[in-house]
Amino acid sequence: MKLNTIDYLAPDSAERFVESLQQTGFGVLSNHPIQKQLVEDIYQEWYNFFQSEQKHDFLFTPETHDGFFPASISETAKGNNVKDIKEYYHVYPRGRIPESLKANIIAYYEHANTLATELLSWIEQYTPAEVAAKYSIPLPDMIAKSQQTLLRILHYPPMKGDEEMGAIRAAAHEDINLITLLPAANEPGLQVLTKEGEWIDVPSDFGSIIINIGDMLQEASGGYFPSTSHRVINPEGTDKTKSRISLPLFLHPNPEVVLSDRYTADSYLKERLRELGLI
Ligand SMILES: O=C(O)CCC(=O)C(=O)O
Ligand SMILES: [Fe+2]
Repeated sequence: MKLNTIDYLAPDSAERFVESLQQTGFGVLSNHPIQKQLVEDIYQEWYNFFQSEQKHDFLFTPETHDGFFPASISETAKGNNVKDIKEYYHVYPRGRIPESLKANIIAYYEHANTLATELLSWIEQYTPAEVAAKYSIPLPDMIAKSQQTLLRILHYPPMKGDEEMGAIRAAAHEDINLITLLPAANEPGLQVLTKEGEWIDVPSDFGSIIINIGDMLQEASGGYFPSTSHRVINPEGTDKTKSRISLPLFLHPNPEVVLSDRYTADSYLKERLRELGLI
């Protein structure tokens, strides 16, 4: 299996994109409307932020989950016992954002939300009728004006050689939310697990955008769209000295949205956060 990049502007892009999501849990788009320059500026200015001491003034709070998460408390993927090699910052529009970084990151948050809404309408349009009948409301409406959508700026530091045995930049996991939008990072490393049980590279040409299905859409579609395992592997050779920055936007439905007979978005999220020991 191979992941093909789909041209957003091609006449059949919506259909091919949804087919890729259904087959692999992932879809990669080129020629999409998000400006490369904005993403590049964000990578540069947040790299500088992670290099500065200022980040410690924005330490996350367990109540609101916005702010800076240092490597020492960084995530351990579900079912793993070694921490990932990463630090990150959680942006919610209502949350704390360093003043000088606000304009670009909020502009990105808004543009990426707009694109996500369009892509959810593509997904809705190409969902078979018997599956779409399970959606409690149209998919784009699930995220409309949602305060739950989270933008994470990740910094994977250069490898120092003293990392914990078995630790990688991001251990295999699935995303909890509806869908995730992720501009190709400034360095490779993202891999997805195929149905055949093989790890393959996600195309990482700078300027393309990667979309993946999260557990909530898998739940809402009765398993039609798979929430696929993915991971970020450690760099080798000269790339070891390089930082990697990435920018996933986790689209979360409004809390009261019904996902299935078993869950609302809120009850689903709480169950998962409890499993991870985060609440
Ligand atoms: O850094 C990446 O490319 C992916 C990050 C990721 O999968 C996550 O934070 O959930
Ligand atoms: Fe992920």
